[in-house]
Amino acid sequence: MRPLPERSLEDLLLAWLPRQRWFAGKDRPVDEVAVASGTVLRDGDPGLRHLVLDVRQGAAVDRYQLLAGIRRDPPERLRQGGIGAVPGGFAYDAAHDPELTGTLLAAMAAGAVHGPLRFHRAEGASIDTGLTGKPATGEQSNTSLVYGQDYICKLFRRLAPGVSPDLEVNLALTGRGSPHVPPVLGWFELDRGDGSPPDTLGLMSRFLHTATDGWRLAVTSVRDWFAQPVAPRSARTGAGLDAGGAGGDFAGEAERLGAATAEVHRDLAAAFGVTEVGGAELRALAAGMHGQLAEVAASVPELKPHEAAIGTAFDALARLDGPLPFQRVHGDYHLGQVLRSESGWVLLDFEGEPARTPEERAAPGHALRDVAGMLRSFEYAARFLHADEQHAPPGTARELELRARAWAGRNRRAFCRGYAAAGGADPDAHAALLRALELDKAVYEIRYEAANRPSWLPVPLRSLAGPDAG
Ligand SMILES: Nc1ncnc2c1ncn2[C@@H]1O[C@H](COP(=O)(O)OP(=O)(O)O)[C@@H](O)[C@H]1O
Ligand SMILES: O=P(O)(O)O[C@H]1O[C@H](CO)[C@@H](O[C@H]2O[C@H](CO)[C@@H](O)[C@H](O)[C@H]2O)[C@H](O)[C@H]1O
Repeated sequence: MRPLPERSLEDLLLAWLPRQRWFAGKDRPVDEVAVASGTVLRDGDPGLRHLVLDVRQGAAVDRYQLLAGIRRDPPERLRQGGIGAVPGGFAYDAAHDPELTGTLLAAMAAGAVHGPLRFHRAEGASIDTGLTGKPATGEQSNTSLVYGQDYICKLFRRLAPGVSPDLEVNLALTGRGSPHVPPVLGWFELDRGDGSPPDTLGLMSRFLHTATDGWRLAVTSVRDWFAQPVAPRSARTGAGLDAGGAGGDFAGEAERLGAATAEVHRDLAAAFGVTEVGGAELRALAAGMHGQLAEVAASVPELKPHEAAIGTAFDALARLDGPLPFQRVHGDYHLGQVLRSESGWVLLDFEGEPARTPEERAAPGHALRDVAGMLRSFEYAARFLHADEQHAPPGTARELELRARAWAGRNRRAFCRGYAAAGGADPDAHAALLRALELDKAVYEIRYEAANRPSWLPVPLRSLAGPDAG
């Protein structure tokens, strides 16, 4: 094969970055890529460079992390999708090179320092450095390397300044012996050398290789429910529809998930503290919700018909007086963020909503915000099969909606029961707050789907419409 002409790495990255699943700025052209920090983690062939990239798109500059492997003659597997020929060889994403991913393990085990990079092993953790890591499959905003059946190391791709809430919360919960997070084993970070807190680059936890995520379990139950025959009158009117009759009932799991959520909230309150808020803060919260609603309704016309009813729910929140306890919460809680392991439910990914600023992500909120997130997720699971008309189960739109409501209602009640029984705030006693939080999440989801997965937009929209909507 003829050698490729060598180009600067920055030039090659201009074209390569937008093709990566984890690149968050695909909707705008990349104007410039500059290496903000480059560290040699391994010399020789293959070589490994750790890169922090400043990526300019118009006026905005975002930071990304890349581990670049460099080989003189890479196998075809690494050349495919690789970055290109650079001085010294061919550059590619080292996450795909098992010969290089072990370097991170060794560095964390040793607590190594390489230039501005600081590697840490969690207190009491032992790390087997003989394992090699492969990227996890599946949709992700970051890249996770799975090491055998033992460890999973998340490489944060778009970097936020400072300590990641995911690391901060997981360390606090691991430290309290919580059974509801995978124990943290190590992490690494960039020290900018200016006295500011280090920027988190990676987080390694125990890999729960036999666990299944909540979305998959819930959707299996929804499929069973839609496959189950029901009396024609119940199908038409909704009267007597009992989603508990389905073989794969999820309500027991939903109740246990509610209890696990309350236990995590209790530990988060103990670790990070609780602030009492009053009417002024609740009015400010409601004003923020109104702001997001106006923005999203202006860009997604399908939201318009629901705008007034949603606004009324936010007004009801603004009329509450408090005091109400605000605390650290998960912030982006849904069925895809929980795993059912053999010992119970485990929560993942405490980074908060990707669109929020780092300050917003760590800001205290009412614990029912997470409850609202999970209740929305039940609404999603109940409807995502039939939002896609081509693959919808049989039945009229009204019948499908009535069935979706029966499934979501049963699991919502079970989750709330489990949450309150384990000491969480009783969702029934905070109806106005919970309704506002749920609708705020629905508005966020409508924006998220319109921007990221337009074919999913009908899912959150359908849950806002009644069974008689077209
Ligand atoms: N400790 C773990 N054990 C097993 N699987 C995990 C673990 N941590 C993450 N995963 C899997 O990786 C996926 C992505 O993890 P997550 O932390 O949510 O990354 P991202 O922030 O990129 O979305 C999860 O949905 C889950 O399926
Ligand atoms: O990437 P993250 O997991 O941090 O979260 C973002 O993407 C989620 C979708 O992957 C999105 O969640 C929405 O879709 C889920 C089904 O795929 C559903 O269970 C959630 O309830 C719904 O909000 C999440 O909102 C977004 O922040």
